[in-house]
Amino acid sequence: MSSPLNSAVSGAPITLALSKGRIFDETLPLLDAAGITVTESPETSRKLILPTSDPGLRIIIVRASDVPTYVQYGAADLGVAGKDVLDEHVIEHPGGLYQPIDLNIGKCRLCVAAPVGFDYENAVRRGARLRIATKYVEAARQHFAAKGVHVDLIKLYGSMELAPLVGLADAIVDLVSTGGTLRANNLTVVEDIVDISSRLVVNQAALKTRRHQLQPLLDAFSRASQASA
Ligand SMILES: Nc1ncnc2c1ncn2[C@@H]1O[C@H](COP(=O)(O)OP(=O)(O)OP(=O)(O)O)[C@@H](O)[C@H]1O
Ligand SMILES: O=P(O)(O)OC[C@H]1O[C@H](OP(=O)(O)OP(=O)(O)O)[C@H](O)[C@@H]1O
Repeated sequence: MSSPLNSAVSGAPITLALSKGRIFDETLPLLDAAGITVTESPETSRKLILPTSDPGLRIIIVRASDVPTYVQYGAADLGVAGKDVLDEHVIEHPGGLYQPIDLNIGKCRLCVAAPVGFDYENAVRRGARLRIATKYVEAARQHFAAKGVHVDLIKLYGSMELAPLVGLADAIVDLVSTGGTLRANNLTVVEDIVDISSRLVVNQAALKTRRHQLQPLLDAFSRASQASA
C-alpha cells in the first residue's frame, strides 16, 4: 500500500494495538509490506503511543492479553493477538470483535504437559482428579470437560512450567513452540489441544464507520500473511 491512510477524512488516525516482544516484532514485516515503517521501538522507548511513517496510523503498546479489550471497547480500531488470548477473551466477553485474518505469525501449540515419567494416560483412565496450572483457564476447562476428566484449575499468569516442579500442580496447559522450555524443566507434552497463531482483530463498529480507511491495511496484511504462510 503506497498511499497514506486518509486521516484527514475522519480527523483521527487509525489506532493499532500491539504487544511488545514477538507480536510487535512479527507485525513489523506486515506493516512494511503495507508501506508503513515504525521508527521507534517499544524495547527502547517508554512511549505507549508510537507514530508510524503514515500519519493516518498510530500504534499503541499494551499487554498481549489486553489487546482484545482495547479493540472491543473501540480504544483501538484493530489489534494483533494470539488465538490463545482471543479465545479466553471471547468466552468471557463475547461480541464486538471481528477476526478477519490469520496472520500466520506467533505460531505455537496449546498443550497439556507433565513431568517426564508422569503416567498421564493412566491417571486419566483411572479417573484421577488432576491439578492443572494454567493461564488459559477457559481453554483448559473446555478441553478437560470434553474428555470427561475431572480437574482442579489453578490460575497462573506466567512460568507455568514451574508449577509441577514444586508440587503446585500435576500438569500444566501452556504454549509450546520449540519445546525448549519444557525440556529445560524435565517436562514433556502429553496431549495437544490446539494450534495457535496470531490474528488481526478489528472493532466491528470501526469496520462499518471507517471501512474505507481500514480496508487498504486489511488487504495489505492479508496479502503479506498469505505470502508468509
Ligand atoms: N514460544 C512461542 N512461540 C510462538 N508464539 C508464541 C510463543 N509464546 C507465545 N506465543 C504467542 O505470542 C503471544 C504473545 O506472547 P508474549 O509472550 O509476547 O505475551 P505474554 O507474556 O504471554 O502476555 P502477557 O504480557 O499479557 O502476559 C501469545 O499470546 C501467543 O499467541
Ligand atoms: O517451546 P518454547 O519454544 O520453549 O516456547 C514455549 C514458551 O514460550 C512461551 O513463553 P514466553 O517465551 O512467551 O515467556 P512468557 O510467557 O514468560 O512471556 C510459553 O509460555 C512457553 O513458556
